[in-house]
Amino acid sequence: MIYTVTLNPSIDYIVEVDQLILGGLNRMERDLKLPGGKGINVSRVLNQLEVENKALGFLGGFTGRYIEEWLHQEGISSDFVAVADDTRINIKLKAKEETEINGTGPAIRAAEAEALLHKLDALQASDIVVLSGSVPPSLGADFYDRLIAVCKRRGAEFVIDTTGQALRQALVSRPLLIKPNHHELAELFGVTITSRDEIIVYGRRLLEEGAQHVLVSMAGEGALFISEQGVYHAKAPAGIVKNSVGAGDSMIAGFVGTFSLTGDLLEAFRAGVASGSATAFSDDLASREHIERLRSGVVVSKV
Ligand SMILES: Nc1ncnc2c1ncn2[C@@H]1O[C@H](COP(=O)(O)OP(=O)(O)O)[C@@H](O)[C@H]1O
Ligand SMILES: O=P(O)(O)OC[C@H]1O[C@](O)(COP(=O)(O)O)[C@@H](O)[C@@H]1O
Repeated sequence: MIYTVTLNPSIDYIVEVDQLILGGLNRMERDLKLPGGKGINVSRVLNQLEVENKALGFLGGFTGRYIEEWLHQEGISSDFVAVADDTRINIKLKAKEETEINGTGPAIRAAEAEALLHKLDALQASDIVVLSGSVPPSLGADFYDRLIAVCKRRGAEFVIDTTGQALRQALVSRPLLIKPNHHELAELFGVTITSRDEIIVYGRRLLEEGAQHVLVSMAGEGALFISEQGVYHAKAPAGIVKNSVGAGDSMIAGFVGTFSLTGDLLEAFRAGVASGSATAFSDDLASREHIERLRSGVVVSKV
């Protein structure tokens, strides 16, 4: 079974304006409220791929109810801890350029945090736990360490998709997969990356620090898969980008879902790229049909 953990879910409020006038009145051309937060996105795409999974995390207030209701209607199994404060709303502003404004997240009380840790006590060695996204500040910077400790104690594999020190610290615990995009990779090492060779150098360092597999996504340029077995590249399929929010999460869902079903790393890589691109070419997250349509066209080549 795959569990996704979203410590900081969101309603993604996607707003389109023709031309943004800063300091003036803007009228929306179109708007859309989607359930968001990285683990929730992973669960929604796993559900499209018909891979059994359960979404965990914290949800609160009217925004939390909106997300819970949406997941219920999509038939996604979930077991969120109810928190007193409201789940955040993240703004995704689409004008000529895409601008994102993400909230810091609700206050999580100590008892609520303990309740989530407690839910993971039921993990089994065959499970994979996907830990995704930012940590609400009130939880403390070491909360992922505490979740990882439970995964290790139960013998379950974990995937972690977060940034900075929280990601760095997790590497010694041997995550099954990490998926920084190329900007996040550069940020991790405090460098500027200008070539594919440099991505490979820094990706390999993450293997040395403990990651079992490293996927570096590069938006429209596709992705690199770096592991002990070698380095592979896949070009992104061609298409018209509609909304790339959630492309990275979809890539993780495609990879982990396919790996859990087949144990084949390169098939998983191919499905990851197809899922990320299918989401980038959609208003909402990718559908199963769209992923399937793109999957056969993704060519994986050894670097
Ligand atoms: N503009 C795009 N065109 C085609 N595919 C894309 C595009 N943006 C994202 N993707 C697909 O989604 C994957 C993840 O996207 P990326 O933007 O790198 O991740 P993140 O959302 O984590 O920043 C890419 O590797 C690619 O397969
Ligand atoms: O927890 P964070 O880092 O603030 O990210 C949350 C945001 O990331 C998303 O999950 C999208 O992530 P990706 O585009 O990286 O896949 C949004 O749904 C959400 O608003």
